[in-house]
Amino acid sequence: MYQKITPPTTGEKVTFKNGEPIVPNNPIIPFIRGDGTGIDLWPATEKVLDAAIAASYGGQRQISWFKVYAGDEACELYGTYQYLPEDTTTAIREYGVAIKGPLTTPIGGGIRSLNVALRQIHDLYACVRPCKYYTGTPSPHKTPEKLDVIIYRENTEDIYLGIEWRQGTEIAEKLIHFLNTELIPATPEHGKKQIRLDSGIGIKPISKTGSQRLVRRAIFQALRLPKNKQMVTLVHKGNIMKYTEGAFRDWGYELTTTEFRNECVTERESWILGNKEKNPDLSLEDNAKMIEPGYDSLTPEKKAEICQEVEGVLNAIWETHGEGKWKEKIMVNDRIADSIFQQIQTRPDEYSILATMNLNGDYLSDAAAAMVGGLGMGPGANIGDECAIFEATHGTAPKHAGLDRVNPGSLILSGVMMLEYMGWQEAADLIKKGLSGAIANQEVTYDLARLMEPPVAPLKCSEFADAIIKHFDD
Ligand SMILES: NC(=O)C1=CN([C@@H]2O[C@H](COP(=O)(O)OP(=O)(O)OC[C@H]3O[C@@H](n4cnc5c(N)ncnc54)[C@H](OP(=O)(O)O)[C@@H]3O)[C@@H](O)[C@H]2O)C=CC1
Ligand SMILES: O=C(O)CCC(=O)C(=O)O
Ligand SMILES: [Mg+2]
Repeated sequence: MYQKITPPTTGEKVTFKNGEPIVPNNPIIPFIRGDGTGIDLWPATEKVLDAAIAASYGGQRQISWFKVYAGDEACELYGTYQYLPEDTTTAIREYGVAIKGPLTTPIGGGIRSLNVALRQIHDLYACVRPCKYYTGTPSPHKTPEKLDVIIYRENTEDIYLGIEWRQGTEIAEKLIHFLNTELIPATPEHGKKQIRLDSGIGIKPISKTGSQRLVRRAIFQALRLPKNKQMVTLVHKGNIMKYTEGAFRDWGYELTTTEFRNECVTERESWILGNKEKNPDLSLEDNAKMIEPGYDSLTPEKKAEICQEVEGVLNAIWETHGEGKWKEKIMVNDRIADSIFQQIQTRPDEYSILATMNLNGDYLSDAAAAMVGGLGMGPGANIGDECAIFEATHGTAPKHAGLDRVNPGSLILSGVMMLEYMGWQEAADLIKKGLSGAIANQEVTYDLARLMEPPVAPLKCSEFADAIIKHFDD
């Protein structure tokens, strides 16, 4: 079955039922070491995960690690340009749950991202990146403890589908000509717009299917959170990209008000209900004026539309959501992407789950991680219905590679997410305890050490792993 790898002789496969993993006590878990700092991060992570599992289950549970290859290491074993061998994708498909270090992607040419390829090949449509503060972690932000968000990023489409054409190629020129002469003139709203002939072209597909399955997962996650965190914010740039990013928002709301009608309320619905609760005699039009700034200067048609919206909401959900019942539901709202970058800094505690498209989520997850201590503390998971791959938010950080200095917290916490996904909560909790203990004791790697006041001497990557294990016993 495999060309150059051999699965461990002991252990069993993780299987899936209705999108949930069924995990044996001795699962075989494929891992990719990763390029760059992967060489430092992986051994530290494996050591901490194994120690926590041993301490929590006394031999009743253990992972049989299965080394598989991608990136530079794969080329060394499989030959030139064999960045993602079939052995690797077969093993991940076969064993269901995997973990990986970062992989390099060249800029402006060369191979397409292996990280993105793995997500697309295995249809891992939800990239889940929690950004949560661990007490004592130094942060550039004044109140980092107020940020506790989980980014749910669509992981398979958007510009990451990689359908683009380089400037000057025959197809790019043909496409521009076709757009300029046929499609743009045939679309009145585009007027006399033209694409410059020396442009590169990229395609940004955002589907209803991809958007709704991501938002569905985000809402299911919200249902598992404490009441005060049951919020989902749809992040988009729909004012500018109306039919891709704007559609993402609309499809999110459509799902909210159909599949999750009983569990959710939208922010706009909550205003309509709240206005009527404060003033039961409020007319439909006065309610419409209160939810729509600038109502008075709208066209009669638009005014009628908003009045209809108010009436529709009251007719549809006053019984089930009115008289304050909506306050017990999951709040679904939306924010424009640029605004959410400032909102998480100025009003961090007002957000919980941020559901995003691929590119926005990529940007936002690095920014949010920075607020709670940096990329060294940013874990992540790529989740599908029959497979999951856990990996940190950051990349290969090449300038630090092989120096045993980067923070393995990000990959270790990705391992914690994996343990939680597997239902091994005791081991996950033990690692979080050890990590918190090490940070509180100022035993940290360079990235956190330099932010501490006064700065402390940094531990090596491997020493930080040992410190986490030591603090299991706190
Ligand atoms: N999923 C993946 O595998 C990803 C891969 N990549 C790829 O990684 C490569 C390098 O990308 P680059 O733009 O440098 O971004 P990186 O995320 O690799 O690194 C940027 C900076 O973040 C900080 N950092 C990253 N990881 C850690 C860590 N574990 N501990 C402490 N600090 C850390 C370092 O900052 P400082 O030096 O200031 O301390 C580092 O220089 C590219 O090829 C990119 O495509 C990028 C993102 C994700
Ligand atoms: O694949 C890459 O090189 C970058 C991916 C990335 O930045 C991410 O997934 O956050
Ligand atoms: Mg990124």
